[in-house]
Amino acid sequence: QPTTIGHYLAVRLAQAGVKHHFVVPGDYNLGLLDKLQYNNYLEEVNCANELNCAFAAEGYARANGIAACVVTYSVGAFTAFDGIGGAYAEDLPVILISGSPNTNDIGSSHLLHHTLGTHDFSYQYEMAKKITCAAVSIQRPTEAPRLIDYAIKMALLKKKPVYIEVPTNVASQPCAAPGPASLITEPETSNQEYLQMAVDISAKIVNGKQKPVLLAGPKLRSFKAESAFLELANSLNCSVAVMPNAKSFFPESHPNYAGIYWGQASTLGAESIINWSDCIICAGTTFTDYSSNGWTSLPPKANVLHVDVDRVTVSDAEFGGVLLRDFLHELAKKVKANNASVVEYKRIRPESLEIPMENPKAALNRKEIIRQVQNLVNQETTLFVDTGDSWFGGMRITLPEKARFEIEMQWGHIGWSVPSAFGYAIGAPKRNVVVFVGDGSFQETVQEVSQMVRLNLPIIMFLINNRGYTIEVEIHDGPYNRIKNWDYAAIVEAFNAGEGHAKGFRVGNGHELAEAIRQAKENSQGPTLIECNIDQDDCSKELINWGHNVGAANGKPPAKE
Ligand SMILES: C/C(NCc1cnc(C)nc1N)=C(/S)[C@H](O)COP(=O)(O)OP(=O)(O)O
Ligand SMILES: [Mg+2]
Repeated sequence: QPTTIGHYLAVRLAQAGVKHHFVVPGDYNLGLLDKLQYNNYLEEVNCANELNCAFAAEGYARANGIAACVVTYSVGAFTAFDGIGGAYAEDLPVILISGSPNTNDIGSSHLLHHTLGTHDFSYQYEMAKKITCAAVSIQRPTEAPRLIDYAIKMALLKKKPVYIEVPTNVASQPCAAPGPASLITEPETSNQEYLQMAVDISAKIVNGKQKPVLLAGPKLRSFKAESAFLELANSLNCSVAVMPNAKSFFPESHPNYAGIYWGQASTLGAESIINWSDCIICAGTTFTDYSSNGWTSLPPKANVLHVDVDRVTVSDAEFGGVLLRDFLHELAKKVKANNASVVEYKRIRPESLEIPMENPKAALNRKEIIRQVQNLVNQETTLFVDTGDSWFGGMRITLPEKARFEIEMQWGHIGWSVPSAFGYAIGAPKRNVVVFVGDGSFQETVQEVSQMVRLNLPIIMFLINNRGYTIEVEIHDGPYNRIKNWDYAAIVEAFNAGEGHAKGFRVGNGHELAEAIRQAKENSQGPTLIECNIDQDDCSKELINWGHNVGAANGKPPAKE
C-alpha cells in the first residue's frame, strides 16, 4: 500500500540495520521525526547538541555497524558536520539526515531562518558532498526512493557517512512502498580472477620468506576482516603486532600477540619484531603522522605486503577489486606455517612490567590509575580512550579475550569519547563501557553525560585531571594550554537534577580511587564519573617522545622555492 517518504526512509534505515536514530529536533525536521517515530522499527534518542548527536551516531556505528542522526538545517547540520568528518576519517557509516527549506521557497523571493540570509539554499548539500561518500537532496518527492536507496547502499558499501537532505514539506508526501532489503544491503564481492592471482603471487612470496609477521591495521574492523585476519595468523602461525588504532582487533590473549607497533610508544617489543622481519603483511593499515609516531616508525617498504580494503599491493604489482577479508581468507589457505618470528619473539619479548601497587595514601599518579583500571577490565569491557595522555595510558591496558578498545586516532577530536561512548552503549547494551578522558577533552562534550543519566547507562568515566592540555604542552607549549578547572564531580551530580542516578567522585589517592571504582561497579542505574587528580607533569614518557616527534613534523619548514 502507498506509504510516505518519511515511512520509506524509516523502513530502509531499519533494513540497513539501524535500530536507534539520534536526533536534535528543529522546525525543518519535525514532520520527518514524526514519521520516523511512527513505526516500531526505530527508537528515537535525543542529544543535547548536534556535535554530540553525530558523535553518538559514530559510537553507535562502532557497536552496530551503521547509524543515523537527524538534525535541522544549517544551525544543526554545521556542527554535525564535525562529527561526520570524524565518521569519514574513522570508516564509520553514519547516515546524516537534515531537514531543509520547503521546496516552494527554492528559487522564490523568500528569505528564510536558519539560512545565510540569501536565496541560495544549496550550500549545505554542496558542503556535505565533501565529507560523505554520497550526498542526496530530495527536491522532487518522486525521486525519494531512488535517492534514499542510493545513499544508504553507498554507506553500507563504502563504510563512510552519507547525507540525505529532506525538505520540510517532503516527509509526508506519498511514496511507493520500499522493496526488499537486498536492494540496499547487497555486499560488494571481489573480482575472483584478480583475487586468485593476488593470492597466488602473495603466497609464493610469503612462503619464500624466512621470517614473515602480521601487522593489524584499523580498517580490519569496519571492513569486517578481523576473523579472516585471525585465520591467517593461525595458519601462518607467526607473530602478530597491531597498530595503536587497531588495538583489540586481534586478541591480545592469542599466544602469538606481539604488542602495539608505535615507534618508541610500542609495547611488548612489537617494534623489534617488525624491524627483524623480512616480510610484513600489513592488513588494513594506514600510517599517518600520529600513528607512525611522527614518521619515526614505518615498516621498511621493501618488506611490506600491503593489503588495503579493496586492493593488494605486492612487490610492483597492484591488484584492484580484491576485498581485504576475501584476500586474507584465501591467503590463509595457501601459506605454509612459519613460526620463525614466534621463536625469535620469545627471545626478545621484554619482561611484562607489572605496575607495583602505590601506597594507597600517597598522591594519586597515572600509573596507579592504569593499575586499578587494569583490574576493572574484563571480557565485556569496551575501553574508550580520548585524545590525550589517555591514549598512552590505554595502550598499556592488557585486554582479556573479547574485550574491545575504541580510539579516534585519525580524526583526533578531543571530547569525542563522551558522546561516542554514549552512542556505543545504546548499540551494545551488554558491554561494560569504560572511558579514559582528559579534563580538556571532557569540557568539549560534557552535555552528553546528561543523556547517560536520562537513559540509565552505567558508563564509568575516568576523568584524568592534569590541569590542562598536556599533549599540546608536549607538542608545543604556551599559555593557551592552561584551562579553567571545573568541579567535575559536582557537574555530574547537577545532571541528576533530583531524579538521576549519576555518581561523581573526586579522588586524590589510590585508596579513594579503589573505593570510587567499587561504588562505580555497583552503580548499575547510571553513569559514574571518577575525577582522578594527578600532577600536571605526571604524563607518560611515550607521550613526551611522541609529542616531540609530532611537533618536529609540524614544524618542518616549507620546501625551498
Ligand atoms: C587541545 C588538544 N588538541 C587540539 C584540539 C583542539 N580541538 C579539538 C576539537 N581537537 C583537538 N585535538 C589536546 S590533545 C589537549 O591536550 C587535550 O587535553 P586533555 O583532554 O586534558 O588531555 P591531556 O591533558 O592528556 O592532553
Ligand atoms: Mg588534561
